[in-house]
Amino acid sequence: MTSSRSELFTDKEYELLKTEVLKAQKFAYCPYSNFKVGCALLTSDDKIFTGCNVENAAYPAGICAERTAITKAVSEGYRTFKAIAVITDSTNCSSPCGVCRQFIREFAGYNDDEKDKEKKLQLPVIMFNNTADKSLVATIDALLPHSFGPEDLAL
Ligand SMILES: O=c1ccn([C@H]2C[C@H](O)[C@@H](CO)O2)c(=O)[nH]1
Ligand SMILES: [Zn+2]
Repeated sequence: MTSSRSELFTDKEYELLKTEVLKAQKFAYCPYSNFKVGCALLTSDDKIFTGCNVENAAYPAGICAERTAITKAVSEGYRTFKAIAVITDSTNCSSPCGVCRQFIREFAGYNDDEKDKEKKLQLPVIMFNNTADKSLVATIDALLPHSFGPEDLAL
């Protein structure tokens, strides 16, 4: 775990993701938890997809911001990513829940044009605190070590 800057993305990308998570968080629909979460996903070809948590009166039907953003991207044909950023209402830099870690991991394997083993599962997850003046960065491999993925199915 490192703080804010990383060799995995540029300062410009970091600033862009920060702006986008703050915008996305405003759309959070969370009348039950009152815990607003925003997510921004930077694709390999520099497109941004955002998401927020969307809760439901039937509580377990709600979805996290991370899965909203990833589902938006994948459903529009984007599967390879440079970075994912999350902001919550916590003064800590909260990290994605277990379900979201697994969901992120699915799309953090080899990029279609990237066969470099070193880069496998190195997708950076940027975790901002509520004011976005602090962040932690960890790769998905660090957040979900020894993970299960599509390769295990050996299809
Ligand atoms: O990383 C996280 C953690 C929590 N939540 C949402 C789920 C629920 O709507 C609310 C409280 O857990 O925050 C996210 O969207 N992402
Ligand atoms: Zn989650």
